[in-house]
Amino acid sequence: MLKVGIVGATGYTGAELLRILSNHNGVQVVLITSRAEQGKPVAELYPNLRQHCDLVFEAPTAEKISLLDVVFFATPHGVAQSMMTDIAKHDVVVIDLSADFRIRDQAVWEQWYQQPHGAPALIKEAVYGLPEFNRKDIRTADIIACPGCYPTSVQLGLKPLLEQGAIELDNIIVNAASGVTGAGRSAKVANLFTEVHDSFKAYGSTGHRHLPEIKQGLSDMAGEYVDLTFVPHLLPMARGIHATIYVRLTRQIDVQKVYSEAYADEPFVDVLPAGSHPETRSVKGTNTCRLAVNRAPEGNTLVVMSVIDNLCKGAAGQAIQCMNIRFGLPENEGLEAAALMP
Ligand SMILES: NC(=O)C1=CN([C@@H]2O[C@H](COP(=O)(O)OP(=O)(O)OC[C@H]3O[C@@H](n4cnc5c(N)ncnc54)[C@H](OP(=O)(O)O)[C@@H]3O)[C@@H](O)[C@H]2O)C=CC1
Ligand SMILES: CC(=O)N[C@@H](CCC(=O)OP(=O)(O)O)C(=O)O
Repeated sequence: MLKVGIVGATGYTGAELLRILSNHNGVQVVLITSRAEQGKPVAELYPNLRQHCDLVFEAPTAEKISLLDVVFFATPHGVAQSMMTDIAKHDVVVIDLSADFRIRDQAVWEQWYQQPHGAPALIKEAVYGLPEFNRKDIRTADIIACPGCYPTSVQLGLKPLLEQGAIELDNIIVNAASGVTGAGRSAKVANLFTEVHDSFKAYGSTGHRHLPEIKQGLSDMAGEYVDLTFVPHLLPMARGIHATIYVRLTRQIDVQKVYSEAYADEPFVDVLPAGSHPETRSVKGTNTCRLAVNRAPEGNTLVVMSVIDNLCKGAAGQAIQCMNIRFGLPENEGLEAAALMP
């Protein structure tokens, strides 16, 4: 049994890690942290975890983390960096859900996150945790940088086309909409029920911090620089991301065949038949990315639709998939449940 800890277990992705790990046969969660809720049992904050987890929140210290086999950082950016130098001395695999080690270029990270990087020497040690692209490198990584939620939906949506070299690389438009849990659990007026309910809006159209991460990932897939327009939106629901991606074909290909073959062996990517429209509720609480690709009438524009649960395939589920790969466990351990519908 792997000894696992979660730093930031009162947050939405931390609680999702706990929910999934409570049904995982290869691990024992022994440490959950929160600075604000020290001493409180989990179920006081998350009654869904009653009878599944009887741990209490503890203060996060490098000393406690050093005794683990695996630590998940489900913390705001900057936190994992600040503790990493101490932790890296020990034999602990770090799986970071934050943006701290996702971007390889330190200057780009500092420009978008507006602070100096706290552990620059470790950036090159980190492996980007998108199994469908990087599975082999994840097997030996000691620092796994899990992708952001929007980047997961967009990269999985475009990977087959980029690997085929079949689209214009400077003519990609992404409209993506997220549920409100994407913004985390800390209180903000903009995320109150009365502010988001019964409304729909774009944000970050002049530059969102997931843009450089998406560009880096798509460029890795294409083998050359990829540009895109990325506009996130806020949807008045708790979980889910729906990315609608518009691309222009440069040559004629059998798109459905390309997608079906590219993901034939992927346990967590489901390609729907041509003409379908995936729904966010069909992946709620699951680690699945559900995709459909349709051709717009009379032209060379393709519309790719990609849905994920931002807390699961977009965060905690993908982090656990990476842990399973890293430790040679069945990749789907703990991650097999179907979505709750209706
Ligand atoms: N929400 C989502 O859909 C996704 C989130 N992410 C990323 O995952 C990370 C966690 O997100 P989310 O769960 O939404 O965040 P939340 O705001 O919901 O939770 C943050 C957690 O981190 C803890 N924390 C905050 N500051 C510190 C600190 N300095 N030291 C130790 N612990 C700290 C908090 O507890 P306390 O303050 O009590 O210690 C809390 O448990 C973020 O980096 C986020 O960007 C990635 C993909 C999707
Ligand atoms: C709805 C909402 O606010 N979503 C968040 C998603 C970003 C996120 O989760 O941050 P990282 O993945 O980079 O850590 C946002 O747009 O800031």
